[in-house]
Amino acid sequence: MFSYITRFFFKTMEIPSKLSTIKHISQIRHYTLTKSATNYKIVMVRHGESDWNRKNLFCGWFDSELSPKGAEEAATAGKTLKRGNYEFDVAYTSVLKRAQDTLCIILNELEQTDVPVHTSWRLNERHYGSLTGLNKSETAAKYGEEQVKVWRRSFDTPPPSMHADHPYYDRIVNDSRYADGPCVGRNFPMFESLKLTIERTLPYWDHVIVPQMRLGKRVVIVAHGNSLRGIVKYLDNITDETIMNLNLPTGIPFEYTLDENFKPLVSMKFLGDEETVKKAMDAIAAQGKTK
Ligand SMILES: O=C(O)[C@H](O)COP(=O)(O)O
Repeated sequence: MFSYITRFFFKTMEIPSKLSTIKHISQIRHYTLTKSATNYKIVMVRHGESDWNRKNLFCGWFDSELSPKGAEEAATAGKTLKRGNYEFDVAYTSVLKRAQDTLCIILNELEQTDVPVHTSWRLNERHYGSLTGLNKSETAAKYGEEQVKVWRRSFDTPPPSMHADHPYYDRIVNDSRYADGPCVGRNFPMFESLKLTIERTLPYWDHVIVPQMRLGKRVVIVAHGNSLRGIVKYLDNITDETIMNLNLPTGIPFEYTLDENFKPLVSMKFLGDEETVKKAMDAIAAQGKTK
């Protein structure tokens, strides 16, 4: 187990910087006691590999199934959490099958299938606009790897918009799961940058997930590469430039420990060995290469 953020972003953690200003031992004891009383832990997981991940297609709001490998990754995630004696009171996921199925497999492995599950489109993958359904390597060959990196990883440059003549437009827009929102013509996305993804994910974090943690509920979120990158960027205050280099692996849980203000005490601690996580991250980054 290791903290990705600490290791790779060399983030200054809160406790050491605060401790350096504490002069008396009594102050340290008070600090430690109040801190330990108000820590919150949360586990997040990107869904296992989907069929469209396997085919290296831009997926976004298209509802791809888990691949057999993705189902195995989810089972491994569940077993890892079981070995670590994790228990959850509530789970959050997107409306997309690949995330819901990953969560279901994890809860089965944990023998915690009675955990209440809440779903929201606000945790969906970012909407990949007109790139949806295109092969990432072929797109890199056509437009260049740099352009594809900008579309995949830049903070505020969105992919081109999806229009009504796009092969997946009807299927996505008329999906009954969106009957209660978002609304076409108002807040139903036709493309999303990471910035736009954060704008719809963060209200759910702030107004739904954080209040449950405040009540002492042990929370697991199973979502997507970019909805989770948005939450991580916010929690760790990662710059728009640095976030470009964060590629979340499929199916490997990571944990945050947060203080009473929901600021990280321990960031992004992956429940997996460092080498495996690094290889999986590099493989995600490489999806945008011409090969
Ligand atoms: O929507 C997709 O294609 C993937 O789930 C995430 O893709 P990315 O790693 O290219 O952002």
